[in-house]
Amino acid sequence: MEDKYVIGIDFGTDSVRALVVNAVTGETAGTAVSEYPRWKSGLYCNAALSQFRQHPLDYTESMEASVKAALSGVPDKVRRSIKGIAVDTTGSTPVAVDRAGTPLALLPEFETNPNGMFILWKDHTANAEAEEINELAHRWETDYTQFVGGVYSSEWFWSKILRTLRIDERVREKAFSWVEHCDWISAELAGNTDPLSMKRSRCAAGHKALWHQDFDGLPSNAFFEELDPLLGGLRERLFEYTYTSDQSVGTIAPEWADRLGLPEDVVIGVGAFDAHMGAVGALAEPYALCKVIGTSTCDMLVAPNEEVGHLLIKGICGQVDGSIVPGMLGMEAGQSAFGDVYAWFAKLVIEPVKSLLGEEQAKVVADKLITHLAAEAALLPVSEKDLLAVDWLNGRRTPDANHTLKGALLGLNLATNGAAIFKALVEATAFGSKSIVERFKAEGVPVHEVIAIGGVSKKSPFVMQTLADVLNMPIKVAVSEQACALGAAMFASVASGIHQSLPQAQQAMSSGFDAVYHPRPDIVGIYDKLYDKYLKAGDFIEKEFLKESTFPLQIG
Ligand SMILES: Nc1ncnc2c1ncn2[C@@H]1O[C@H](COP(=O)(O)OP(=O)(O)O)[C@@H](O)[C@H]1O
Ligand SMILES: O=C(CO)[C@@H](O)[C@@H](O)COP(=O)(O)O
Repeated sequence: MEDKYVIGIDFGTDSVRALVVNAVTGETAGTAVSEYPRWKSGLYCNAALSQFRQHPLDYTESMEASVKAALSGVPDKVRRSIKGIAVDTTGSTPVAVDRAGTPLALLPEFETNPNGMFILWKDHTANAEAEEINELAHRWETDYTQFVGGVYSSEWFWSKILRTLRIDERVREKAFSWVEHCDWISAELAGNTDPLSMKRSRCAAGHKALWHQDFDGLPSNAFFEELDPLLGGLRERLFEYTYTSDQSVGTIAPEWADRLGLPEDVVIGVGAFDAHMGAVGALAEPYALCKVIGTSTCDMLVAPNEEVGHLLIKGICGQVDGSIVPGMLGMEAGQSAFGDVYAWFAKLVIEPVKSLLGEEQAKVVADKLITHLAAEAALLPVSEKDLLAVDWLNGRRTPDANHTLKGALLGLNLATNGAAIFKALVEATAFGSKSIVERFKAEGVPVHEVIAIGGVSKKSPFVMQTLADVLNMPIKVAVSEQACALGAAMFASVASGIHQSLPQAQQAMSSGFDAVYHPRPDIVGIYDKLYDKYLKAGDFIEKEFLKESTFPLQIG
């Protein structure tokens, strides 16, 4: 087959990565990363309020920069052979748009208003609204949370919309509809952002917006009106149909072909969430748990509909037909903070250094700190009397979403040093992972193997070994540094007709696996005991320690 190329674009929390791939051989022709400038300087965010917003210009500018940089070294012949683009993004990361589908922050009167920007997945300002949605859904004639694990989260679409409409009159007046990041970028690239006709991702809609075939789409207008009259009528301005990512949204808009220096017949695929496309890029087979391990984790599982489609799996972030692999049931779980737990501890150490010695000296320490702590922690013996941590520093995503929960450290004494704390934090993140595996199994979904992708799986052998020991399962790490972008590229190759099916694209383009971490038999038993203590500590936090708190809890 003549060489044909595609581009996968992966919008992460901090940056966007572009990957130019030969769709016939899987070879990478070019790649580049670009950070979001406004986000990097902390604009529009307030961690103490758990408010995390991203400006649409951060996305478009960084996408342009990363695609151009990825293409900068490739021969002209390759550039002319690019046939398709697909994007993945974080989610639920919705934005209010006007009638034309323009995110409000792109209008002059909203350009600095955080409520007119994308509300990033990890924004937890809508805890109270999530609680209201749960309360109503559970007593409504149809429990609309049944396909999202029985708990609606403040990280998701409707919580964020309801909260924003309540607190911002100007957004309320101007917002015609709401769009997920993965849908908006794809629509923007294809030049049709009309909210009523743009193609919406099955993945985003099913996992975060309560869309399901059995509901004839989104929950009823009556449900939303009962929740709050402010939501009345919005359903009609959203969507009824959804699309899997093997479909196309259209051909690249001339403006974007020109901006990116691409042929005018490039096909744009339907977008999806990063972790979902990551599982595709990592070649996750049915019943392989694919853990995307970075700031947070997303734990993805694919299974044939006919085998598990009848189950209602409690406490996960959804089960959606076709959300990962078209034609299969896609399931998502995850942890709200994973690498972010280590980043928190590193920051705790660095901040005083910065204040006392200045930015430059602090950077020298910061660059080496996590690796140093991991090396020290790896030398410590593992015992069931060790310091214990609970990883809910950013709440708990699964099992059973609850973003008001807090983390903990138990067992400090005067000998406790930084390495011991770091070790306990790493173990806590691994225990959080184990509780997800245990939940899948308890709900009748077997987990046959574990695959890891994402920054932490590449950066930290210590974390990965601990995870293998705690899970008592081998973990395979995918070769690709950019499995999410690679998954997007695979979808682009199907949407643009280079490959006839996703499995065909995966076979041609997969990068395979390199490291495998095997559990150490002498440690596994100790971790079983520590895991029991972790469950008890979590129970105490949830049932006793936070019992008296009124809702919503103060974050920070
Ligand atoms: N050496 C390391 N060991 C463990 N975790 C690390 C290390 N270096 C960075 N991290 C963590 O990796 C996370 C970022 O993961 P990455 O996959 O690169 O980004 P993203 O989640 O935005 O896609 C951060 O939370 C950081 O704390
Ligand atoms: O929640 C999802 C997908 O459902 C992710 O987009 C979200 O965790 C973001 O993850 P990363 O920043 O890529 O670690």
